[in-house]
Amino acid sequence: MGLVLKNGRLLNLETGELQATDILIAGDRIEAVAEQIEASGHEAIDLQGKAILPGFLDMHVHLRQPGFEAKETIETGTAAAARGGFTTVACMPNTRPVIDSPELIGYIYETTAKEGSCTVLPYGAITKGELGEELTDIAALKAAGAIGITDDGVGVQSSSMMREAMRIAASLDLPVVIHSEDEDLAKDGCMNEGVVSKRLGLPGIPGLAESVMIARDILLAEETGAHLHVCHISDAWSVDLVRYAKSRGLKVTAEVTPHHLLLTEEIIDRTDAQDANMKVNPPIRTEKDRQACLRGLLDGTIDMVATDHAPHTEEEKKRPFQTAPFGFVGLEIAFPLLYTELVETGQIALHELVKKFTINPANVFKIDRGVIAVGNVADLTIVDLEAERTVTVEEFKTKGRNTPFLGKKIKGWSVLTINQGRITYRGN
Ligand SMILES: NC(=O)N[C@@H](CC(=O)O)C(=O)O
Ligand SMILES: [Zn+2]
Repeated sequence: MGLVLKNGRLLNLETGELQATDILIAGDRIEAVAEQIEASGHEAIDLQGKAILPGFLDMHVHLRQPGFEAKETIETGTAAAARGGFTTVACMPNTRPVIDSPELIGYIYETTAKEGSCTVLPYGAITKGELGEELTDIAALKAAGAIGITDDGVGVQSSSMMREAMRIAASLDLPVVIHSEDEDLAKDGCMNEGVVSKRLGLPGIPGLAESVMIARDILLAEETGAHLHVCHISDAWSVDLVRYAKSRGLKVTAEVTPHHLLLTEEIIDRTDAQDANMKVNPPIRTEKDRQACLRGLLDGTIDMVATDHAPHTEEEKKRPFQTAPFGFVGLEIAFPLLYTELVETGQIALHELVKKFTINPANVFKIDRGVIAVGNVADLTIVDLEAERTVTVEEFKTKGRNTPFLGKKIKGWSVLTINQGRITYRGN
């Protein structure tokens, strides 16, 4: 017995059309896609005209396990992913211990098999303990199933170490995923360096702290032939640098978060400066930077949206602004936020936005997902494009509460998510 999804509207990623469609799922695969499929003998769900999209992929998620289970676990983080329409997430290695060995890569796969609600693809660290002192065994990480290397959370300060990591990664055809931050320029900053930080008397992180490192790593990527993937791009110069790298034909790709597409540094001005729920790294920057990120997304310079889902405990986020940890949760609201703010306002077409969550990350990271077709893995999400709902923490599956979007009314919520043929989320 299979599962038939009746009366959906399948989004055509080429034309943007929504076409009346039924889908039959058998085991972990899509068995049939047609206008009418006979439901007898199968379990059937009536989709009532809702949109059928490929399951989303998020290449930047902090699941916090092992070591920081008070913030999140693989179980709660992947449940949040499923609620957000995600069927694949890539998890960051800044855990305790840091995911810097083949054994720890194995631990992520094993724990996901037992407790996960989506596919989890782990990154391995570039340096042992993310300390920036000694390279990991990159070949062994890849052999264990790491899908890329990154020291996310911190930048690799040593240029010679990054050069060597890229040489090795290039020989292994493994993406080098960079958190671009010059620690010397970023120093003790807690928000964007600019008019607002000056007005509030808070130490700032200049956009340059990001863009100088991106410039360095583009040069190193050209020399070594490595695939460079730029995380959470936030600054106008950074977008220009990635555009330039692409124009040279380099293997350079980039992601942007919903918060860098939608917010400006004024969120810290308008709210209590002590509210660390507004604190994230890289910081939310100026309207000029926001516009540059949006333009980059629209013109293809930025390949994909990634949430940088970074849960912290309420206690940690209640600390004074300067000492509280950086990070926002994002998995459960990323798509509806951008659907509401960018698609409904006519700034991007629905199918173009959906590509940034599906086929683009799949292609960049060579993951066999992101397309609904017969024979493919049954990873999909059903989205209600009409119903408006408010962002409330009570509904969160994540342990995190740290988002600046609380109370916002948004549309485009997933109502059913299926990962490898299995229902991983069902809402209303
Ligand atoms: N983005 C954040 O503000 N925080 C991330 C680290 C990171 O992605 O750089 C975290 O691990 O908390
Ligand atoms: Zn980062």
